[in-house]
Amino acid sequence: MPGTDKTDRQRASVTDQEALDFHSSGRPGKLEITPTKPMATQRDLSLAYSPGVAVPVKAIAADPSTAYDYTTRGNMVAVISNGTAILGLGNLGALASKPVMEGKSVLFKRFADVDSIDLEVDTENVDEFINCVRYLGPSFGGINLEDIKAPDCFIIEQRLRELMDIPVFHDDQHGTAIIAAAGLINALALTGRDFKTTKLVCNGAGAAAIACIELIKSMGFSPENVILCDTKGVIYQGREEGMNQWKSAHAVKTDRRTLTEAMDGADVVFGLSAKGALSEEMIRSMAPRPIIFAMANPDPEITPEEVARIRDDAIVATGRSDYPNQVNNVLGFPYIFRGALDVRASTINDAMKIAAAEALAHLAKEDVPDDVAAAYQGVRPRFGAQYIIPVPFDPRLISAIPVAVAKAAMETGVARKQIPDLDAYARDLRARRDPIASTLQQIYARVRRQPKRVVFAEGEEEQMMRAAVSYANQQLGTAILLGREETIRETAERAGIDIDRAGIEVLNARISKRNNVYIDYLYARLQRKGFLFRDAQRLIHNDRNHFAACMVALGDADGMVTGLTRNYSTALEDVRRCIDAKPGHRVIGASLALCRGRAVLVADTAVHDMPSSEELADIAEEAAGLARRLGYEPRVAMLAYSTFGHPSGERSERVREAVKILDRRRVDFEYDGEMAADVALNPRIMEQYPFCRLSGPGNVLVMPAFHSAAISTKMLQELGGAMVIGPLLVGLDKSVQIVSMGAKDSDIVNMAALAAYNSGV
Ligand SMILES: NC(=O)C1=CN([C@@H]2O[C@H](COP(=O)(O)OP(=O)(O)OC[C@H]3O[C@@H](n4cnc5c(N)ncnc54)[C@H](OP(=O)(O)O)[C@@H]3O)[C@@H](O)[C@H]2O)C=CC1
Ligand SMILES: CC(=O)C(=O)O
Ligand SMILES: [Mg+2]
Repeated sequence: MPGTDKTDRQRASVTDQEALDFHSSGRPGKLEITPTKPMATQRDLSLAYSPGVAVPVKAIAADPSTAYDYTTRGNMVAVISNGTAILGLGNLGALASKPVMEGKSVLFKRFADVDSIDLEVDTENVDEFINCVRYLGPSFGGINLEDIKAPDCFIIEQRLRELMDIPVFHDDQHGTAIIAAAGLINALALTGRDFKTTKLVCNGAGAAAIACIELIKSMGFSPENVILCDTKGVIYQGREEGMNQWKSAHAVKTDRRTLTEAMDGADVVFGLSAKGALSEEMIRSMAPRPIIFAMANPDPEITPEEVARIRDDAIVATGRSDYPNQVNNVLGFPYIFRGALDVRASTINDAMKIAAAEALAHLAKEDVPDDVAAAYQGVRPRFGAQYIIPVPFDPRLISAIPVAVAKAAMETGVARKQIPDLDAYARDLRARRDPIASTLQQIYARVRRQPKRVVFAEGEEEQMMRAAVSYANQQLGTAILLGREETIRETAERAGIDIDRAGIEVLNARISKRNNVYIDYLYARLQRKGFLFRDAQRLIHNDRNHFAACMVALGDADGMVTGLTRNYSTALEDVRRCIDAKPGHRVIGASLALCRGRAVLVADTAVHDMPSSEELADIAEEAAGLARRLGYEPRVAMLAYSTFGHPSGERSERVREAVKILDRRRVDFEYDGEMAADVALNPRIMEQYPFCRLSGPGNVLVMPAFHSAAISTKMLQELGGAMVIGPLLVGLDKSVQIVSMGAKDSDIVNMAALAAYNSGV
């Protein structure tokens, strides 16, 4: 791929091919539109379309504010670009910007439940662009302008703000400025500096840079202490080359002419320019305890590793998620628009921006509670040089920032709707938290922190190799590909997979030095189960599941993933010959279904065919334990076709008995049943049973039997569009995960990450 050098590839957490596959797999792109109303009957059609639709039409014509009640407008933001400054990649045109704009739209939805659509406008003419956008006003509750080059973006945003009565917000300007200001507030506090006397150099004088320095000046920075640089060097008073009115407004009186000269003795540097623009020499010349925000995307002006080579007293932030301190506008735009939309704000003003920056800065200083620690790999980050700003997956952002923004909007008179009870608003916001984002993110993040050796038992398979590469690339640990080295290399070469990279080991079971140890171990376990020594030898020499499971059993690997070429129960049988249940535990399978903003664990989806009451109680305990490990507080619903005794029947009786067993065991999680699935999942239906002990909808669903578990998860997947991960094996003494036959590489890497996540737990 053009522009990708070796250093990029070594650092990249994803390969170019993975990025292309991610975008092209299934339905191309990252978005689809789903109706919110049924459209199944003649009546639905009459209501949604003609004649029923005429009624809201007339209502809106009579009172335009009712558009917020009858249409998507109140929760809909357009992400609009012409592709003239795509990230730090430059002017690559409107069409090429679409992946970024789709990405921003997805982030709106994932992080703040704001519906969003991307619009790419194919013109570099400022007037044409403005006209195109201004007439789209009725469609949206807000306009997020993105990746439009300076100085055009200043003119476009200013004119659209005047012309439109909804928030128009150029994310690269204000989103970036808000996040950078939040990080700076904290970095200054940590280094004992104040706004007035700190000396800052900003490299880049485009959209993001100008907005950042305007915001920090409005927060107290002295103009004479801020030096702006662009491709021509320092922007000094009197300079003529490459100037415009926005740069001129920040020109300073100085003899310094180059970035190198400007950086000498600086306290802070903001990089909002391009990859590699800051040199080690420049960083070396900065003041003690320098603050370095290298924010260019996807590659920063200087990397944290490069800084660390020459200084150990710096606070470093980048725009990337794979380093500490991600200063990126993703921390802002979803939540700022959430707050603005909820009060139907006519604009996003300075007070709202400063409120967002302060809320963000404040959050990093707060203690990290239990349910939030999960987003930080299970560790509690302490406010300090490595943690000046929350991570994008911090679940507190959704309640903290919109509340601050909405409050500021109301106080400054730009809100067209009042929120009288901000505490209740914060509670509602918390309920919008997207579990998909947090669950998988949390798993990956923790494994990255404590990387593990995972053996990919079917190492000769192409999907396994791809998954192994992805595992290693994402810095989850070492992926061990088990198989004949020659075959692995041939397949890899044919498929264009580069396995000669750090983090990948190839292991040939036939010639491994550990074979005899594994054979003795296996024979000791199986000799009284009808196996001869010869059988143990054959299993270790010829069967990769047995070999891999012994590696895990004897500590040569932390976890194992298999199942691609063998059915689930056979693979499980292979594994169980080598690994027992954890003492006091029962092995079960649980599937994690992520659907429409909700996450539920369904169990047992793998092991017990027709569980007894005792087994159902065990399944509930194992599944509740898994839920906790995944960061949820379990509310276990013991499902049946009946609810609390009606209608009665033998299967329901078993479930009812299981609930009594859990009562006797005095387990430390919420559970109740038996109940039907709609009672468990729908709070309004649950209300009909006021004695029900669940404090909210069930998030762990224990199924009465394997068939109902398997059928319901598959239906969820096929009809409900759920993402189903698993079945995850729970309760084994060592960490093994079995994928379904023919699984995709992305499924395999999720399971490998889960195997790593569960190891040693
Ligand atoms: N972390 C974050 O959240 C965000 C990061 N960014 C990053 O900031 C950068 C700029 O984006 P944006 O402001 O939208 O783009 P613009 O096109 O509006 O501005 C780019 C600016 O960078 C300057 N520049 C480019 N290369 C160099 C260099 N080697 N040395 C000095 N100056 C340079 C240009 O100088 P000149 O004026 O002379 O052409 C111009 O002033 C991008 O890398 C982008 O990814 C942007 C938004 C958010
Ligand atoms: C993050 C972002 O918006 C950018 O780099 O352009
Ligand atoms: Mg951008």
